Amino acid sequence: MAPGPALACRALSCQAGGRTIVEDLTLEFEPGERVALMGPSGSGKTTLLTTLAGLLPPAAGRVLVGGVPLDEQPELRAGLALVFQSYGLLSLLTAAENVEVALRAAGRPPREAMRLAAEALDRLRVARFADHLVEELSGGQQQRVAVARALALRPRVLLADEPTAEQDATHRALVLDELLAIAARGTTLVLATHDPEVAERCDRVVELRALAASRRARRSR
Ligand SMILES: Nc1ncnc2c1ncn2[C@@H]1O[C@H](COP(=O)(O)OP(=O)(O)OP(=O)(O)O)[C@@H](O)[C@H]1O
Repeated sequence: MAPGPALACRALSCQAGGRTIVEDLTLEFEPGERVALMGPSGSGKTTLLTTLAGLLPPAAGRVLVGGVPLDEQPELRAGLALVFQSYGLLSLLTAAENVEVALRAAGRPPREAMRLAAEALDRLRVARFADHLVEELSGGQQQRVAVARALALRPRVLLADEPTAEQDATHRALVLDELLAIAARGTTLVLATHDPEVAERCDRVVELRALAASRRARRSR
């Protein structure tokens, strides 16, 4: 395995819609570390996670996976999974197919993909919806399918955007337990959240400030 933190960004700037959202950000995430990414609405958590996942190219700076720049080895993206805030499921596929498709794309043979998908859906208590089209599921159920899909991939780094936001108290605890458990197997976990209880269960909090506030802080250093 390449040396260095599991995931890092150096002097990273991100733009969305032609506007700079995140500027000159340097962070490191160790293997197995559980990090809560917090900050006010609009501070750029989603934009940052999408960039760290390699789905949005940085406006400046770099993302490194195991010390290797992602732009030099784009195949390293295969070790990164993102749970999207709006789930990112294929609505005309069933819950099981959504998880299986991701596993197949990651190179798992069909039978193994079916087994791993069934296991993950069971753990997230959506097994009874395995054969339902995603569009038939509630928001909370869809979110658990999206979490199941990311967990089934056993990624090196799992990035999740407010993964408990749609859950009731029971399912919030379940989702959080399942996410935190994967870190014990070495996966780095970065959870964007507004929930102080989620943050409390992580090893560390990274606070993202709105751009104007972060510029003021840099000037006063
Ligand atoms: N595609 C886009 N086009 C234009 N502006 C965008 C786009 N994506 C994000 N933004 C803007 O970037 C800023 C940061 O958005 P982002 O969703 O990353 O924040 P966030 O911290 O995740 O917010 P929340 O906590 O509400 O989910 C916001 O001002 C938003 O309007």
